[in-house]
Amino acid sequence: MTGAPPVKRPLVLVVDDEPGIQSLIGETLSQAGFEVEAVSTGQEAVTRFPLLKPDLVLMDVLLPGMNGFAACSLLRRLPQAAHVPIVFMTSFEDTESVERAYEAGATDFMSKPFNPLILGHRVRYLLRAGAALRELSRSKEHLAHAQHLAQVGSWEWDLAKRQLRVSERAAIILGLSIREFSGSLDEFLSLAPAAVGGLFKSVLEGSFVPHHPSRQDHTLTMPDGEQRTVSLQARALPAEDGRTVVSLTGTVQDITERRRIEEHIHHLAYYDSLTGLPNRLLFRDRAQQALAAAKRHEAMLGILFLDIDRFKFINDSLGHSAGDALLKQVAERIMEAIRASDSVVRPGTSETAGAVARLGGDEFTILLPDLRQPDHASGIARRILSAIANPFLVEGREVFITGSIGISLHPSDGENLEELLKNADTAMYQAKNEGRNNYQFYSRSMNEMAADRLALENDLRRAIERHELRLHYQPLVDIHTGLVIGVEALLRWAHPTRGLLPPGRFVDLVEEIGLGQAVGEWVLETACRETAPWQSADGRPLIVAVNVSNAQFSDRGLVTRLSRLLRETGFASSRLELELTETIMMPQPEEAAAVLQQLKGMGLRLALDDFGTGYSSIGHLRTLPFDTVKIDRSFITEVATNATDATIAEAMITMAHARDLRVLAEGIETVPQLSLLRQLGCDEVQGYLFSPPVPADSIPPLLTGPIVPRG
Ligand SMILES: Nc1nc2c(ncn2[C@@H]2O[C@H](COP(=O)(O)O[C@H]3[C@@H](O)[C@H](n4cnc5c(=O)[nH]c(N)nc54)O[C@@H]3COP(=O)(O)O)[C@@H](O)[C@H]2O)c(=O)[nH]1
Repeated sequence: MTGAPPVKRPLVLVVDDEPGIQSLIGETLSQAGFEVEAVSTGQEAVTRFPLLKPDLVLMDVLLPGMNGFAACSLLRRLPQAAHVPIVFMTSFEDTESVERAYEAGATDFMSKPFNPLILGHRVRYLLRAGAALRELSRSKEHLAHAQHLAQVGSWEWDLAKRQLRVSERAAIILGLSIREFSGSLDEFLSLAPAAVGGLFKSVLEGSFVPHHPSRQDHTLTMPDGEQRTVSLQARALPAEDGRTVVSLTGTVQDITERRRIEEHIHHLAYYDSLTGLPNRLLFRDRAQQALAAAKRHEAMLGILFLDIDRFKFINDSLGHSAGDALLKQVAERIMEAIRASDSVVRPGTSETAGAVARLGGDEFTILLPDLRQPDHASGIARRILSAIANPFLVEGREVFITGSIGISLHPSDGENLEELLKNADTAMYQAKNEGRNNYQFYSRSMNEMAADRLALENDLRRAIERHELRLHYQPLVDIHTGLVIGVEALLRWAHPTRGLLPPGRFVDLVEEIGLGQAVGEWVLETACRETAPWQSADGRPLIVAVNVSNAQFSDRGLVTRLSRLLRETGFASSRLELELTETIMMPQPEEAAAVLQQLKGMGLRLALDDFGTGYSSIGHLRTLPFDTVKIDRSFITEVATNATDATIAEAMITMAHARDLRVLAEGIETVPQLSLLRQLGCDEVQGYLFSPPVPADSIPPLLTGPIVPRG
């Protein structure tokens, strides 16, 4: 049978050298339900205490050897005895003995001779009080631990006693040199650092209204220079009448870490992690405030919307980490460019924070809150454009970029932020349409253009599947024989309502909406398929020149795709000429040169298009594996009437020939142009004089013999 475990009876240790007293107490307490152990000396009590672990000690004062006071002092040093009640049994009741006993750590006194009838009750009461004290001490320990973890301390100001009590943790948080404080407010103020004193005073002053807790956060500089943010809370405790305040209590919390995390979260939410500039959210917030102020003061406000030209191409060809590094530098350049502007910087300060933001990708906005005239906005736009036009050094390479900026102004271009941003964006697109690297002020007609662009964009997305794309071909003519030796494939879009659109109307859009690869492949495939049967009049295979965009060129799959195309169509690689402009070399010259070598290795022909318009043409002629150089039409238009253009054309031809390259002149429209170019030694020509670009079925008749210049 198992029963409930026997209840453990509390153990009382009796320390008395008189055997009679020992047995009297023993009997009395045993009958009252206690276990009793007795020792005769203080030394014995100290030695046996750790083993016996009594719940209470009854101690005589006069003992042989060590007296009761000394034994009590020693017992109190034992960790097990710290909270055990020690009661002195004495016939001495003089104040000195009482004081000595309490100093030694006594819990209470009992007079000798004692009344056996109440001894048991007294001991029971003292045990209960001891248990309560132990519980209180445990709670205090828990509280101190919790306060330590939460970095919270407490304080209390008793108004009647004019006493301020500051807990140990609060003293630590406040940087006081004492462990805890209990004294007058003036004393506390003299001990505490000035900043802490000031903070306390102001919190106390504002806390006298019952039921209205007050709180102040303050950053204190600690004696070692550490910055600590402290939150001081106070609450008035009212008297029973509910109105008069009897004391103020409160907490002190070290919120340095919390503040740091809050600031970090705030930064993540409101700042762009790459550039450190405000993000869209913060920009909107600041712009709304600036707009409200502009409305209040009937002032002008401007928004600049900057987009980096062809950033996608740079990002794709240089890689994203280089793209990121470039954007960081762009952000710095913009900040530098606007720093000196009083349209951006508040008078008397150098603060530009918030004026510049990165909305995402390669888009930046600049807020001009207090614009005196529109000219100031265009001045800043010019400064930004010229700042970013200087070469950037990215991962050891020089990178050249340009930007397009749209400007909208309040009140003329919009009453609210959405309108102003949309219109600045529209103006930015207009700047792109105007050839990039410029700024445009918004005008109402731009909205129509923007709507038109959007409609065109939507139609373009379906143009391939709806079979609306076409290729036209323009003959490439041998200048000496007049025979058509090749054709250039030129893209057209047979738009269902707008008619046949030239590439100038849509090729940039093709790239921008990410259709560059798909359209490029369609052009290559169609050109190979449509021109496969064509031959020149002298039986030589006819060359087919196809324009390859920069984005297409920088795509890593180009070489593989071209090999597959040639394999699948059976088209001779020696007949396919890729027309590339010098700008393919801009972001990564070494990688571009390697791709050119690969293409050359496949047997393809390479033509350098728009020659003369780039930035380092001569260098490219010397080092890259081109077969043909196409002199840009801008040098040909006046070649027969302008001696300078003729000299330039001649120099280009001489240079190209020195490298064994063939030279083709574009845009021949007149016989004098043709004659002069023949005289200058040009090899091939292309232009309206012979034929404009025409549909595929119009080409075969032109291949039968020398082409006749049009009247
Ligand atoms: N990535 C691709 N780009 C392409 C493709 N097809 C064309 N393009 C690019 O569009 C540019 C404009 O082409 P287009 O409007 O077809 O103009 C060509 C000719 O029509 C024009 N030309 C030819 N001769 C004359 C002339 O005597 N006078 C005159 N005013 N214009 C003439 O020149 C354009 C051909 O130039 P080029 O390519 O430099 O040889 C075009 O430049 C391409 O960049 C495509 O499929 N993909």
